[in-house]
Amino acid sequence: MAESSRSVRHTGSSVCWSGVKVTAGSKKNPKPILKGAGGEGLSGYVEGGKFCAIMGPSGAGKTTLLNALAGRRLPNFEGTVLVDGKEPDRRRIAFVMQEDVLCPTQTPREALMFSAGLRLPATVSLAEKRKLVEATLRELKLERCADTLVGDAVKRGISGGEKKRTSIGIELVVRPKVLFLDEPTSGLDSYAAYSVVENLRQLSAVGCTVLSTIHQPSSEVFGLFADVIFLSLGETFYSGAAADLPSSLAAHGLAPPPLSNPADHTMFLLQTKPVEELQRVAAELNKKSTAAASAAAAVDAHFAAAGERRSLATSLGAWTGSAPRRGAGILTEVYYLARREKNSLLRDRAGLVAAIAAPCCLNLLFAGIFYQAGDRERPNYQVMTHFGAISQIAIGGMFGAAQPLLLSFPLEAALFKKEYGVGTYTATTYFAAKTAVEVPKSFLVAALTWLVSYWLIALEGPIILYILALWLMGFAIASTALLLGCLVPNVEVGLQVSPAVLVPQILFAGFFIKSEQIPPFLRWAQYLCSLRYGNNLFALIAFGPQETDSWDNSTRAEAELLLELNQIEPGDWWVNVLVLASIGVAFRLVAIAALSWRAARTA
Ligand SMILES: Nc1ncnc2c1ncn2[C@@H]1O[C@H](COP(=O)(O)OP(=O)(O)OP(=O)(O)O)[C@@H](O)[C@H]1O
Repeated sequence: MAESSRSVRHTGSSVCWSGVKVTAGSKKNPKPILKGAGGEGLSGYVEGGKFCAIMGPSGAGKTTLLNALAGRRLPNFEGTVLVDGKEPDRRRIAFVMQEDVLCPTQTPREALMFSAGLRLPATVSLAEKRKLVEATLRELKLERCADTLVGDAVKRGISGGEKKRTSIGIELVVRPKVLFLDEPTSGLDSYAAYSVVENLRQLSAVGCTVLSTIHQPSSEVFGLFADVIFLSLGETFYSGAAADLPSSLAAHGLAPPPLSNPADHTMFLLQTKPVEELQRVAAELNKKSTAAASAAAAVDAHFAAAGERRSLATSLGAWTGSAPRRGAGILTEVYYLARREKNSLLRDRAGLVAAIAAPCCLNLLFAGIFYQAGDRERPNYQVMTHFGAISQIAIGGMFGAAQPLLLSFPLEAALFKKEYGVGTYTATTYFAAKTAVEVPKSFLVAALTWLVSYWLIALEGPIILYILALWLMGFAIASTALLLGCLVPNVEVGLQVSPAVLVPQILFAGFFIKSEQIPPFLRWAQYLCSLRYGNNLFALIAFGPQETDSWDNSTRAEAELLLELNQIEPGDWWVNVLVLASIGVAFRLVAIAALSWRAARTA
């Protein structure tokens, strides 16, 4: 059988859990979130290929249980979770978060192909990956919007239901054995919610076990669940077949009124009946439930087979800590990421126009203010004004290179965290792809900067040298901005701290104070300031010794004095190049380490 068709019709895995307890708060003041009856933890069992909904009032612990079963990071976890009677393998488990974290400039087809291309093993051919993507688009009824951009709050794209189905498709395309979803219907209208849940039911029918938290399902939606688990205050109230819920409640005098929605009725009971009564009924219901018994049997069998005498309070750390293995090689990761980065750049028309228009307009303004400032034949020519013109362009170039990148990572942080967390790529390949797109873009910006200003200011010296110097300085500044972007928690903090990083660059560049006048305990900071070295290079191109020096003696003397005052050694142009290249590479490497560390802590 072909790999793709074999993968489409796969067998779901059973999921069982026993003694699951989650506690938040401090050791002194613990706050039990999942505790189970009598503090023994939660137990349950979902048969392979079943669709199980987890319900309960707000704060009952639904998301916490889902996270515990899916092996996601939790404050303090105890218990055992087995998939097919074995320790879970993260590669065969998928998790769809409540919020749709998608790339706004990708289409659903591209988003699914990105996931398949990077997460499926290299042994699955490209043609088979494409087949899987098309099959998943069909399964989720996404064909009609497959080539429409996802969009965001600014630029509208596909609908909320389509976004949710795209999020599901991204996970489903890697053909997991178990699919966990947190509130997949939240924010959707009743029909969109029904169609998402109907898709999930169909998935379970072809063999993918589905466990999902659900808020307020309509009667139609409730009818699609095979099993339901109702939680109340961190304990299981009911766990069993959805169809048996009304009769089970009726056996305890809590029958739903005729034609009412059993889910609404149960939720009402859980929020209105006294806790003691609910606990008594739950104890009776759970006695009859086969789920806990099946879970205990499966867990016993697992430990017996492994020849281990472990208690049920086994930490999940062994598998929550292990990162899922990546499917693709480094080059494939860089290729997919760079292609997405390039598309994001080109498809965000407003951003692209701003990226080109802003440096053109700004530098035209500078060139207007410093019009012909470099023309030594002018009667009012002054070396300081000439120097001021090129320094101003350096300062503008610094802000232009830093600002977009300073915001880029905090804006993409959620997408990075989600994709990194499931092993789609590494921080290194993410940065390599960003660099591959940023470097030609910043060359274009550097070229435009000088093309609009060089002749208006009447500069001398090869324009290509000015462009290359600005490009190199932009690379170093961009690395500083990327590092800062990786360290700040969000865009607001990034904007707040950016002056603290950019303004000192102006001070250390020597415009207002010479470096020897700066107290020694702060002087080292100049070596981290790219603006200083970029501006040194501009000054050397403008005022350094020329092969055919047509300068008159007094202007030449003034230029030499300016270089001396700014401690720019004419023969040391290579030092400036080296420092800029080193800042560019070193800061980017530190940014990769910072990003990997942060992502590993929160994945
Ligand atoms: N890390 C945490 N630290 C402290 N309390 C937490 C933590 N995580 C969850 N809680 C608390 O545990 C309880 C259960 O949270 P959980 O998110 O699982 O509830 P839920 O049933 O999914 O609720 P909702 O339907 O409102 O999303 C809540 O009272 C919540 O405030």
